Amino acid sequence: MSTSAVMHVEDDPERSTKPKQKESLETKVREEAENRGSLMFTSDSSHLKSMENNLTKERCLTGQRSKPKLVSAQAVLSSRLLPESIQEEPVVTSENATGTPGNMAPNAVMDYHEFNGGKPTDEEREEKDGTTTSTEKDSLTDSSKVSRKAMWRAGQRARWKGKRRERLGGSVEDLTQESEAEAVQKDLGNHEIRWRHQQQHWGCKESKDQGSIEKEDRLCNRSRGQGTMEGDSETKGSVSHNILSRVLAHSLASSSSSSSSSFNCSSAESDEVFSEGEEIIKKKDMRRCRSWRTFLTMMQWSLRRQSSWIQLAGHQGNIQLGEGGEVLKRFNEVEDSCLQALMSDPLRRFVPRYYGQIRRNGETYIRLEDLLSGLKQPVIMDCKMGIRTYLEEEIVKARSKASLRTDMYQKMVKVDPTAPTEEEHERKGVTKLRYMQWRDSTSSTTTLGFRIEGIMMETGVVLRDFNKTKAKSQIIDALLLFSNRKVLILKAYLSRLEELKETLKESAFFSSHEVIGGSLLFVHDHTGKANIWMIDFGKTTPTLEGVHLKHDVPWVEGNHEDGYVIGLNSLISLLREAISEAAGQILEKQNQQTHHQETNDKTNPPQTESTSSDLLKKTANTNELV
Ligand SMILES: Nc1ncnc2c1ncn2[C@@H]1O[C@H](COP(=O)(O)OP(=O)(O)OP(=O)(O)O)[C@@H](O)[C@H]1O
Ligand SMILES: O=P(O)(O)O[C@@H]1[C@H](O)[C@H](O)[C@@H](OP(=O)(O)O)[C@H](OP(=O)(O)O)[C@H]1O
Repeated sequence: MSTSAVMHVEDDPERSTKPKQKESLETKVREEAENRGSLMFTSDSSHLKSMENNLTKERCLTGQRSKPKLVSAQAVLSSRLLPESIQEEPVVTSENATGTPGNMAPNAVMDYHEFNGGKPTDEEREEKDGTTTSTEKDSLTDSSKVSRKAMWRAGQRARWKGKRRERLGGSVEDLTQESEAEAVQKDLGNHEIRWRHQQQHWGCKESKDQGSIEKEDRLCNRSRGQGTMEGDSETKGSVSHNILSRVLAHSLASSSSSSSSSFNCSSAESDEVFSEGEEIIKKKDMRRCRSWRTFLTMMQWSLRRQSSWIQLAGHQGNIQLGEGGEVLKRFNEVEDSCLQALMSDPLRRFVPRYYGQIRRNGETYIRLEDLLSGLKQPVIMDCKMGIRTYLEEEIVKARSKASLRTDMYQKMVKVDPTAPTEEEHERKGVTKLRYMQWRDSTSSTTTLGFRIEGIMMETGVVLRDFNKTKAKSQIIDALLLFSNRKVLILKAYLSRLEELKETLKESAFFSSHEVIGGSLLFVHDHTGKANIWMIDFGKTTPTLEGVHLKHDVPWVEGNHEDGYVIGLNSLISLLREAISEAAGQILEKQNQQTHHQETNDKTNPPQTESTSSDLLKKTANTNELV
């Protein structure tokens, strides 16, 4: 690394406040992680409540936005993963069927009582009254348990079938034979896209995990034949397949108990889904599906993907994860044409793949590659690039027709009650331009040419309170926190940014576009995958014919310069600073260890045999730190 390129943060006057800021940021993360930990490991019945709590907590944590623009990963999960069929078909596991109703979804308990004429069962009564000891309970004959279970299940099945018949106006048999096949086909199609792009994504640096996904991909291809991406365009209710829906419901239960549990497709686990009372149905289902274990794996994988997907920044509801694993962003003509142009530009390698448009529920969306695909518990950071975030046209518009925004006034007051002028306080409103300029100047946008919009940590904790993160020292701390001080991750980011800088020089698109409000999305995970992508071209506009922008010079009204490269240079320098700081700490720790070792050696002279193991220990410690 060239030391001349390293920025000296010591020169930064705000650096002196660093320990305090760092402490508060890290404490926030720790506290939130603890809170989440306890919420995420709850039983199924409290799952939804936990989701709500998480959202509320997240709002409390960020607390700066009057109009929350984002949703948490948990919110995405809760809103997307409760299709009708799951709510209607409570999963019956060997556990909840043998008298642990607390583990069942509330509607499942209700159904159970309905079936029994609203009366609690013997087991429940016993448990409630505490009249039966566990030994007595154990002595209940197996046959009575089985028959009760079987009766309950039979009742459940009859009810489900009835409901389906009602809804579809057709026979249950038709539904199970036709829709099931259709749903399986669709579901396989959706997963195929994910796997295909995941491979392009991470190239040859495939982990062990990737290997198993590829295996599933092959399995998937074999059972589906050749799929097209268009195949899933209007896919709805792929969980209508009764096996998949049960599997999905089971997955929900397990994912609520452990968000990070890695799926193990063992028969023992699978058998939990189909307990012995369902043996006949199980055989029938297995015949139809050939290998439902493959589906189970796929659904688990899909759930894990969905639960870790997040829209970190931007307008809430603008972006969602498509059922085929792609990202759907609300259509914007400017962005759409940029993406089309970028697909044949050298910058293509830095931009999510563009799959055209899709209509869904009467709205048009842009289909994009999901940049989080293939990442395990991704860590994400969104940096908005450029020395300004408003277009020159917005200035012109503000001059001619300036409307007041109360929402922006409120956001402003929340961050700094003294920021609005007296007049603005009186009107309780500010113009959009005024707000955007204030946002740019209170953050690092104006001075450094970029700002951090949000960070999601590996734990799922989301930090969006970067409104006043302006000093280099604050940004370095954020980078260290984000990368968990892992030098390898920071170095990977640095080299990707350097590559981007070179590619920008060759890009015809870049020189002929004013890139405003675009972000760099940093993504990595604990398996060592790391990447940076250019996203958000909603305010990226072409220059007038023949006008080429420099991107690294100051902006004056009329020159249309965006300062994108100024931001890139700052990021590169700050990353270098972060690397030195993280590496310095490793060295310091190693020195301390050596010193400690030497002191130990003096008091207890080392034996020759122990040297190699000591060395190994040292290496292990070093690796841990890196
Ligand atoms: N292709 C993608 N893959 C994965 N996540 C994405 C992708 N595109 C966007 N996101 C997520 O959505 C967030 C917002 O994206 P984007 O900036 O495009 O939205 P926006 O609503 O246009 O933002 P803004 O309000 O700043 O204009 C990102 O921070 C990222 O978390
Ligand atoms: O990040 P903040 O502080 O919440 O402020 C928003 C941010 O500046 C967005 O870039 C902007 O959207 P555009 O870039 O699309 O203009 C949005 O304007 P909007 O509310 O008019 O959408 C602002 O509210």
